Amino acid sequence: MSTLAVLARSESFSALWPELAALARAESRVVTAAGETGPAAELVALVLAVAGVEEEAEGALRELAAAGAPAPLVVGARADHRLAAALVRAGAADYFALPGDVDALRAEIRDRAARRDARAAAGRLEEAERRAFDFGRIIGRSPPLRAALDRAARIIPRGQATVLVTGETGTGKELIAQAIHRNGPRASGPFIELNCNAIPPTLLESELFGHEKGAFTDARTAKPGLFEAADRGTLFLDEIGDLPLVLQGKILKALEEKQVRRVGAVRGREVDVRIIAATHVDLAAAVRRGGFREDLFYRLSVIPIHLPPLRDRGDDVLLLAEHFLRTLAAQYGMTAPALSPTLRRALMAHSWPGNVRELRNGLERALLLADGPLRPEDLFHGGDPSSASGGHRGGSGELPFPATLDQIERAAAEAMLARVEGNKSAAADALGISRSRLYRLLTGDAEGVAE
Ligand SMILES: Nc1ncnc2c1ncn2[C@@H]1O[C@H](COP(=O)(O)OP(=O)(O)OP(=O)(O)O)[C@@H](O)[C@H]1O
Repeated sequence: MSTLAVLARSESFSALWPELAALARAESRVVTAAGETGPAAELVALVLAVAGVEEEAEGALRELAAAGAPAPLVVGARADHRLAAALVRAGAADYFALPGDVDALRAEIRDRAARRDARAAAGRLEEAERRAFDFGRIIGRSPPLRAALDRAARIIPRGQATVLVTGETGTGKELIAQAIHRNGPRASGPFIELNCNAIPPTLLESELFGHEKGAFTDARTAKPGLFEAADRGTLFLDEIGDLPLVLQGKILKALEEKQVRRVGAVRGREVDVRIIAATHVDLAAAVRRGGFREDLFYRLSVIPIHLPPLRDRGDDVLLLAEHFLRTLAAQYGMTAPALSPTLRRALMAHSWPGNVRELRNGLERALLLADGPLRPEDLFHGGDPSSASGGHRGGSGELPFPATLDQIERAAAEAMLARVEGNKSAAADALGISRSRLYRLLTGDAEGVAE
């Protein structure tokens, strides 16, 4: 809100009110010397409407300057350069004596209004670009996805709130965590990610909380943990359901006390971190089984966001497919192929157990392997274990259910080999594995399969 401060009202200034008021915008308040004063930081012009209030004006200007407020214009009736100099010294941006300076005052008011509008427009544009950039990367307009994004948008400004993102694998849990971070008050801080099941439980504590030199045999130097690294930013804990119980307690303590203690340290260190946790398992069920602490579950799930599986997002699958084909084709310097009606039907019918990741990877493979228009079989039978497992709705499914990983991998290898007409080098390349691993997969020699 902008404010016009008037040290006394006078009819002789009435002609200028509309312009001053326009400068201060519709919500401006006119305050008098005797009455209340508006928020100092937003004062636009100080009007000395009667003689004898100059000293009061100087005092007000000094107060404004001391409060770090932008310098206001001062308008009065005395054409006196000494008064003007005194007011500017006290903190006025300029002094205009009416009626002589009326044109100059009008020009100044117009300039200021134009500058302010340009600033506001630039700010709006920047804001819009920032939002478009981050949320724009999340493709889809189906109601269940929109509901998740609306919820995320509401909690974005609340930079302290803990968020729990749930959803099947590949539904975009990390993507939404990044969007929450980038659009929120912590955007200038770090976004640190930890996949809780990617690190052996014995190393997790030191990874999260750090350690002091000599805390254990290998601790030759002190090392800060990820909590400290994420200070003033966001710590994204993926697969939080896999966190050992003892560490769950330590995370809860860190959240409550806003402090972490490195392994081997005597004292805690303050940290200011927003936790976004993600899981594809039903944490409430894990709590009931005793595998997850109830208190941490409640603490994390203050604001739960559920990302729907891709099969429940209707046409989003087509929007996503078009988006990925465009971006992947650009990446490989190719022309993006159009989606044929047959392929569209197949995309809509598939059950997408690997969700958006499966779609993206399938399209990438199909784009690289297809030598003409994309066909459903390029997408679904190209060696992706999740699609080879009979994920196509209504598909016959050559594998038993449930299949072992070995069976799935072997089926994927066979499908790829058939696709490339028995060329083992091409099949191994397309699968991203060595020829020897392909042989082992095909002969079922599981022993040496891991490389
Ligand atoms: N709505 C979407 N729009 C565009 N890209 C998406 C969308 N959802 C997911 N993706 C992309 O799909 C891939 C998988 O997403 P992400 O890693 O965020 O999923 P996740 O749920 O965290 O997976 P996991 O549970 O396996 O860790 C990423 O490449 C991501 O950019």
